[in-house]
Amino acid sequence: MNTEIKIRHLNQFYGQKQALKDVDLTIGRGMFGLLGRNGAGKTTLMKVLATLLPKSEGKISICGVPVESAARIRSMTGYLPQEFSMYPNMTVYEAMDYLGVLSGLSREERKSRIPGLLRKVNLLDDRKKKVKALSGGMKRRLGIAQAILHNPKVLIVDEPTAGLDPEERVRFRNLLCEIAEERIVILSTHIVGDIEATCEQIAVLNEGEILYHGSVAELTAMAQGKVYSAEISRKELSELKKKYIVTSMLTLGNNVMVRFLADRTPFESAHSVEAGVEDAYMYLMRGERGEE
Ligand SMILES: Nc1ncnc2c1ncn2[C@@H]1O[C@H](COP(=O)(O)OP(=O)(O)OP(=O)(O)O)[C@@H](O)[C@H]1O
Repeated sequence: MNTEIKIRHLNQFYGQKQALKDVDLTIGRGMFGLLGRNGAGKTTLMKVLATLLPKSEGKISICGVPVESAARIRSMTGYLPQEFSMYPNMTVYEAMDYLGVLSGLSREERKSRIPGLLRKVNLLDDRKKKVKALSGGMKRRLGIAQAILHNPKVLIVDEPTAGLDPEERVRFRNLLCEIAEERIVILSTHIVGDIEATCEQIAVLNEGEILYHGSVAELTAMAQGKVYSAEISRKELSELKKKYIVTSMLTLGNNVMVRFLADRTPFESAHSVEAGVEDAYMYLMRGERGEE
């Protein structure tokens, strides 16, 4: 069976503004991370895939179906938007049931699917709670349940962990991983940590262009030998920041332990350290900004 999204030469415009530039991507089964700053074009790409925005130029097919066949694509895709809200005065179960009616599921199908889905997203015990009484994390999980109610082959999730506490973030990521075992899950985020733990394949979008497409490991390898660590005084920090990109720092009394990017050994007390995904992402973006 063809479980693949193919995007070829996609250009997307909002009037004069070009939000996506010649995007080429092939996305297979499993978790796919779409990473980029705010405004990079992630939401635009997801909306085009979910048929919420008509494609301007290029070719897209999802599991062999052209994106122009909107009804067929919608029956195969689930979408959880960045700002998700639904029926605040209904209970969790009622909201799911109502959405099931809207998706054309029969009473029997709804009865057999909804309890299992609520269990999957850990909301079965909360099924009688009003939607408006749920926490942010619970609402996101309900959002996932509604997005996979019609058992889509593709799940598209936009910025899922914004505003979630660390425990909910991990729980949410694990849930997506589970769902990705049998589907394509596309996860868009500007938080590197969200994709690091979960996504095998990623793409980095910058100003509408694909800057990188490949595995997390390959991205990390690009920054090996370019990451240094040093303990410096707070005074020295501002000078260092002028010359190098600091990827993280830790305050140690009057001193600071900094991690930063440099093409060669910058000064004697700095030592080379193993690159992480965050460093590699900053390294990639640095190239784009044309900085030293
Ligand atoms: N309706 C619109 N009209 C005009 N320009 C738009 C519209 N929607 C988005 N844009 C512009 O298109 C570009 C890409 O926006 P998009 O929302 O896809 O980015 P994003 O990566 O999802 O960012 P964010 O994480 O902030 O949502 C931005 O420059 C944005 O200002």
